[in-house]
Amino acid sequence: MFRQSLKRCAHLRVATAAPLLARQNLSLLTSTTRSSRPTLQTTTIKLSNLFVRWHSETAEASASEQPIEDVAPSHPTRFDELPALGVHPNLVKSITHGMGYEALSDVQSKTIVPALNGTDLVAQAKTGTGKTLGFLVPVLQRMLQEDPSLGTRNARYNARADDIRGIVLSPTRELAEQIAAEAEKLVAGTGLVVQRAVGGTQKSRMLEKTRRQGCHLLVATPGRLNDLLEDPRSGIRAPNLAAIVLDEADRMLDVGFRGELEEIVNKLPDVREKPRQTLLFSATIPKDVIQLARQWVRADNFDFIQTISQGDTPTHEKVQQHIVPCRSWGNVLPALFEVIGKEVESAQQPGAMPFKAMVFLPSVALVDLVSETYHDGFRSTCGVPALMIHSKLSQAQRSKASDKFRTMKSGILFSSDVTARGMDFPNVSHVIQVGAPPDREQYIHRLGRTGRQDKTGQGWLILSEVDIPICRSELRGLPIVPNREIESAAAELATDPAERLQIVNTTMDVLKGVPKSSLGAAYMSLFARVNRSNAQDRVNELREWFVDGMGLEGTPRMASNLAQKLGLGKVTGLNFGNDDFGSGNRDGDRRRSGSRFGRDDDRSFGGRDSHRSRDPFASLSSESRGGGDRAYKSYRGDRGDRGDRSYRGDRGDRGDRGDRKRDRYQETSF
Ligand SMILES: Nc1ncnc2c1ncn2[C@@H]1O[C@H](COP(=O)(O)OP(=O)(O)OP(=O)(O)O)[C@@H](O)[C@H]1O
Repeated sequence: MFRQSLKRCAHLRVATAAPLLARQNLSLLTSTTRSSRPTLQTTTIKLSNLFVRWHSETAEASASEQPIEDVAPSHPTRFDELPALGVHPNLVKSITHGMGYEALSDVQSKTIVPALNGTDLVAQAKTGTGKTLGFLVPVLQRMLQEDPSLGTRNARYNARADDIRGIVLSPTRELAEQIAAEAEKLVAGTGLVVQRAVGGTQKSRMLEKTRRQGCHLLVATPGRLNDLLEDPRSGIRAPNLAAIVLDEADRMLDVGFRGELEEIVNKLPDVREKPRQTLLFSATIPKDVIQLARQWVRADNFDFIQTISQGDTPTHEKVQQHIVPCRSWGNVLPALFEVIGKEVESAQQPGAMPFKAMVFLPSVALVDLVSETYHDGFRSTCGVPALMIHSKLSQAQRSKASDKFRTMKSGILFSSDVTARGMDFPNVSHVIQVGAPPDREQYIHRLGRTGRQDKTGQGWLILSEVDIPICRSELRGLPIVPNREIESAAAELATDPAERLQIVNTTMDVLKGVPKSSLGAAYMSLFARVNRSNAQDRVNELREWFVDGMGLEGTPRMASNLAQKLGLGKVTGLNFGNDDFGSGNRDGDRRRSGSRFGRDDDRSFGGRDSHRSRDPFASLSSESRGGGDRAYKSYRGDRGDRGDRSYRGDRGDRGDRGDRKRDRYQETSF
């Protein structure tokens, strides 16, 4: 009884004194709770630093404030507990009334308090578990804390384009749009203004809107942000920048974005003059990325929040994972259409989820080809509408496809990796991956488009035998179960069409009818991930697909210098010569350059000077889950909004496979 009333008193006291109290005491609360009540899943790295913080800040906190710990939990479980932590009621109202959420997810519960306190975070949590709110809430709240006048809507009239206080960076345009939409819902009752800066949209229109409305939080893709910051006439400035978030942090720190990030950082205020918080969030944080993260966070003020417990897989148990091994590449597309047909049928059973599938393909060319084949050969019998999305479409086409798929009850989205990360399409029942995924992380992110929040889902991986060894190694330990019920996966192609499976015939007939340039581009793109050990097998199986499967005279001609470039110099059976399919270089040149660790520049997020001799990252890498060391860093699919692509990346980057053997993942079951 006494304890209850003490709680009530403290509650009132904290609510009225917030946000000041919250700022002063959050370190105390987090530190105290962590040291006295360690949780199984949260990893706190810098115990010594916590100890220091605990001592200095507890000294300032009076003894009478101790009961606050009882009411302002370091791991809140309900959003209505957030005001006690100093979170503005208008922000909380948007969540509880506007979005209708009551309980915090695990990652939100564990990240919001330290992030509110200004601590830099590296946070890993499974896909679809609410990481977006996990970083948006503290970033927005800290803006309100710094300038309480922004708490009411009227403050919007004073917002300026040169007053950006927070930046969220995302690897793809669609994800940036999605994050901005979520942020707009959150700030609905406040004076905070959110703007988006994404490639493929009219820069002038964005600038006009931002000058008119102002901006506190900018959600951007790196290319467009860089462009805006380097344009002296844009008026986009961030002298008060207090936070930067890298969503899909492992992807953002990948070589493809690193140069651009460095350029951005160089145009932002010097952290020595204007300190800022950095939040890195992702469902996958491979060990090599942890090494990169050290340049981004303040070594003396960061936490690694790990919500995936040791021994757990980074995928969801509620998502069944099947693999369909196909005898050859020519069997892969018929197997895909057979899986779709069967699953559409199962979805018609009473109580089943409507069939809503995302089909990920290894290249833009294959997205085009498969989408066309589905429409010409299977759409009418399946009865399920389909859309496609990839980076070679205009932004208007991409947005249209994405918006439409979002609202579809049942449908298929044939996609490149532009939608692999972060996209929150509701009620996706199936994720079907065709061909070897670029790496373990991308497999996990693609799979994570289904089974979000409390939903269930199914994952299918359809592979040619040639790709099995690489996948077996990369997907080690994931609960993927072989499925041998797909007849077309095993069908011989060199059989009289009268004897072949109907689904194989239909696929081959339609493929034969598509423009030769599409076939040629798809053919070239399938050399993206070959290596010395499987190049010959790939050439052979593609030849079988073209000749035995489609009845064509041969495979597309390939210029010998391209074959050399692709490492195919020693294989036999290639058709050398000038491109006779008009395939061009559809997927472009994706070779990437740049140092793995970027520039050693003091301006980049604290720089090296801030690193203490005690290395808090050393223990961090042992806490990352599901990544392992990435053996295959070169990627040539359509992974995001990058410019150059090639059929092959840098083969030198294939890494140390010895390390991979040492990780804890058991053997895969396929
Ligand atoms: N506390 C909550 N209660 C209920 N739903 C929530 C909550 N937090 C977030 N959501 C919803 O859950 C869905 C997934 O959230 P979100 O997209 O942030 O996940 P994520 O962890 O970032 O996923 P990914 O790793 O794929 O990027 C969204 O529809 C979001 O609005």
